[in-house]
Amino acid sequence: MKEIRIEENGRLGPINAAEIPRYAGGGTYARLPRLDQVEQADIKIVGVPFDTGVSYRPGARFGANHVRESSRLIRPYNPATDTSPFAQSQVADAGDMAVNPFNINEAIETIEHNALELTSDGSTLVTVGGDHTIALPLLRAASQRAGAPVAMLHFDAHLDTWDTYFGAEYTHGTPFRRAVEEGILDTEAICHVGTRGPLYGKKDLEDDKRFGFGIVTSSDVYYQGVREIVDKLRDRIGNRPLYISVDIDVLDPAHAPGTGTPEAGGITSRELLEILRGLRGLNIVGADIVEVAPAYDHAELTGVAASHVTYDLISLISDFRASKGMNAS
Ligand SMILES: N=C(N)NCCCC(=O)O
Ligand SMILES: [Zn+2]
Ligand SMILES: [Zn+2]
Repeated sequence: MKEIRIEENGRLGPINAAEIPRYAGGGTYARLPRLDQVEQADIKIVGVPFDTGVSYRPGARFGANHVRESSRLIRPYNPATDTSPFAQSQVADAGDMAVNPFNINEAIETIEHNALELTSDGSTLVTVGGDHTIALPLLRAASQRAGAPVAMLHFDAHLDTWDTYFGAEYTHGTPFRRAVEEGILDTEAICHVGTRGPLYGKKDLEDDKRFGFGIVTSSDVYYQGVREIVDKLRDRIGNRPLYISVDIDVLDPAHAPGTGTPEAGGITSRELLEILRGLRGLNIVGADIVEVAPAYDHAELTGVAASHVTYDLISLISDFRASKGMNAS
């Protein structure tokens, strides 16, 4: 059947929900066009179906399509930022990367290569799905594109700066130690947000601090509140090129049960969205939303949360690109 889409400012937007019911048809993210349906895209959404790096429950390989399926209700105007991100920038769904599930090293290379290829036209990449292992190749690509180590805000219950698991260097618990070792992070401007839960030992925190990470715990968000946290994060990041990595387990399991390593006492989806909105104007060069494992989800709770986090990230990126004249006209 023919697709009927919203078109604004010459940009091809979502399938029009007033013409074709939003529950009909196969789903791209927010019913946006596929990359091959547009001439160019300023912002690309890409899925990474990969979960070979997990230490507990598997299933994040199915995350991207779950987020897409849970994004059918996303509307084109974002009142929280007073922007229409899909009219401001051409946003398109680039489909999924084809990654080897049996060879982590090869998968990491494929992801880095694909991320570089997708951004070769100056577009910004937002990655959905996969386990946290994939942040390493995505950061490699982001820092290569930025031409410098990048700042990072890492939303997660976990530090993910552990050394190895069963002798393996590349896992979902170790990407940010590897990234520091590789010199692709600007260690003056890296911070975890939402951290909580038991650790293996105090050394985990000592190592993490030595690498340069700041920590805003889940309890800090509760006691200090969103505004104070946002001010601190903005001070730390300044106008450096910033990568944002969102592990959906940063949310309390009540808000996001569909994940592989859940920890009690997390932040709410409202807090996460409000912190993200507070980052408006920062120079976001890439973002990922990882660790969505639909087998443990209920009523699309996790999928909806992840799809809205993705929407607010797109809104921030679109707004920044528009303010700098970076979008193709
Ligand atoms: N969910 C992520 N990314 N990491 C969790 C690793 C926790 C552990 O295995 O001890
Ligand atoms: Zn985590
Ligand atoms: Zn993580």
